[in-house]
Amino acid sequence: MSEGQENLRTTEVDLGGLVSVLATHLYSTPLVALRELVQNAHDSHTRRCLEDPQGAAGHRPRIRVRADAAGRTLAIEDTGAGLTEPEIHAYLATVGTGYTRLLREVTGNEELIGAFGLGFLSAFSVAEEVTVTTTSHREPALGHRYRSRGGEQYSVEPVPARPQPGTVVELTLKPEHAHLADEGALREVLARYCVLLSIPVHVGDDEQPVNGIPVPWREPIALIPSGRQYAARMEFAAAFGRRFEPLTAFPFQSHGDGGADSTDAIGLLWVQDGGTYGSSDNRDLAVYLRGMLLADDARDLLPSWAGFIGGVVESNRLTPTASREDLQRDEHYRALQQALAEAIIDGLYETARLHPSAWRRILARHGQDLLGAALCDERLFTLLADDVPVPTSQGDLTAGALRAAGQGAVHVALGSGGGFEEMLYRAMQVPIARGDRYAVLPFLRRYAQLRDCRIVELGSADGNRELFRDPERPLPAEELGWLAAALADAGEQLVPARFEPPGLPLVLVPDREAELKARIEDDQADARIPSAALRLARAFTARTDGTVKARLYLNTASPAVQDLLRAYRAGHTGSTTAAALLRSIKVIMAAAGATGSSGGDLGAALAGVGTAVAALTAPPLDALSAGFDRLFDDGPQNEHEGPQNEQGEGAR
Ligand SMILES: Nc1ncnc2c1ncn2[C@@H]1O[C@H](COP(=O)(O)OP(=O)(O)OP(=O)(O)O)[C@@H](O)[C@H]1O
Repeated sequence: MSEGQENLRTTEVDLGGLVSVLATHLYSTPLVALRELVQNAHDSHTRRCLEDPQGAAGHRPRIRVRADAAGRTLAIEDTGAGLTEPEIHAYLATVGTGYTRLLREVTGNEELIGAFGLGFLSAFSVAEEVTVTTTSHREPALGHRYRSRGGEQYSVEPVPARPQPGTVVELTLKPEHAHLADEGALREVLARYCVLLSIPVHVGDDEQPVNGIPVPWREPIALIPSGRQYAARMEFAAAFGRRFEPLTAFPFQSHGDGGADSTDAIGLLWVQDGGTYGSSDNRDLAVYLRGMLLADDARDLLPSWAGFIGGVVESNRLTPTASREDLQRDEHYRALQQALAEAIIDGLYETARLHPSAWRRILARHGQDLLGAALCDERLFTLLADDVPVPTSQGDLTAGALRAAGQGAVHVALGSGGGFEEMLYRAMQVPIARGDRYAVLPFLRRYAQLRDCRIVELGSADGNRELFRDPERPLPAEELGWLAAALADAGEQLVPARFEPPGLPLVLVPDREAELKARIEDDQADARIPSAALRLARAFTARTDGTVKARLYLNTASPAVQDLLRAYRAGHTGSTTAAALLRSIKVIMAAAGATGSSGGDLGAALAGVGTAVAALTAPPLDALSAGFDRLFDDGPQNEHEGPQNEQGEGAR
């Protein structure tokens, strides 16, 4: 005996406390009790097949769940192995020990579900009293009734044998769980819990079991005609999904390390139509272990970009928590995550190739999400680059169509639309992609890079250069300085340029990169943008310093601007008034919404028009005043005639 062992004491167990904690706190929902009892019934059938194959062959296995709302009772009845009296004491009434695990260890049978010897306790979380009436296949002439309130103490008494071996577990529900005694609700819950169980589960007197739909991956593939395989998958997805219609469904199988002969996980994945969605993350994955629902919402197993995917997976490699409502995050979990992402991409490829009409519906329904998904995975990008619709000023177009209509360049507006630059392109019939929409800009940048095509980003300095050509002759720095001081407000950069129409003397174009930067950088709460795409967007906006809020393009081809410069060079006193008038026009146009908002004050600008008109119309009328009437005359037909001819027009 080693030193100190004589001091060893046995840990005391407060059985009452333990039972109460396990029964009340182990599970997150009272429905789990139902699952545990159905699972026990199922295991009991498997046990019977193993121990009494002949007897089992002589009857149809069946589990029936009945509810009596008036009596507040629920009963789960099976035609399985039943229990002898010693088994009731040793297994049913011993916390932490069950026969099922022993049986699995001895026989290696993987259909047996029970493992912990705890599940039965969950009955006490919903029931005031539990009775178990059972007849073992080993002693078909005997019957026993176990009865307990609370699980801490129980009694067993002899009763007449059941007509055939099996067990019925009856629960007298606590008042707060009375709603469980509703057969309609039971059908719905059990359809999900039991969909993969091989033994039919019936509710009430129903002839049809709740788990009657064929499970596509369980059917021997050779027996399903190839034309039916896709239909069988779609039927399963439609029955399981409930909330939506599946657009396509594809099989899932992961071989793990064992190579093609072993299967770690198997199931079905599908694309949901999403017509009734309130959010874009509708990942919906149910995970089953040995046929029993383990995790109803295992969305974290799906990639974050796959908000439109639903599925069912069964795996014997995952390890459940003791409550069997969640999975241990171990290496099998991570391997499954990886395998699922690959399977979704494979499935989308398969859909594009084999089911073109489904593929078109997926693109139309999930275009925005797919744009973002394409950015998260190279293979997805390759699949989607030419097919996925991009929102544009002319409706949804593929990047290829956008490029063709833009004479080899894709045009994208960085702002929220309606800006001056966009207006001009619309006049030229060039579609503009909506760069403010989720993932559009990074997607088109990637597209342009990989497909070697030009991208014109309207609102950026580079993009604007396409619209606003350089002036014929650069303006002297001194004149530029005067113009900037006279026309530009804070945050605006004056840019001399030539653009259409010449009747427009100047236009203010907000810097969309600065706008985008502001939006992306404080858009923490936008849960719609998957983090990978947001990181990309932020990496881009970090390059923009954001100090230039807008560019003020001054049209050197405009007669009004030419007259202004001529007057300034001649030292004409009217040039300051004329410049003030142009500045007012700029602010008013910006406020009217065509060009976004200016840093200028609208009230002061409106007053400025009056001041300028008063100054220009005050006698003597000089040559310049006539020139300014043209400011309001837009249109290329307004030929520039030179100051010497303008005296007469000024009197108009
Ligand atoms: N309907 C039933 N028919 C026959 N035996 C049953 C039935 N329900 C329970 N048992 C017996 O009681 C034991 C304990 O059941 P319990 O649900 O507590 O644990 P388990 O099913 O073995 O494991 P787990 O906690 O993982 O569910 C089972 O192993 C089984 O031997």
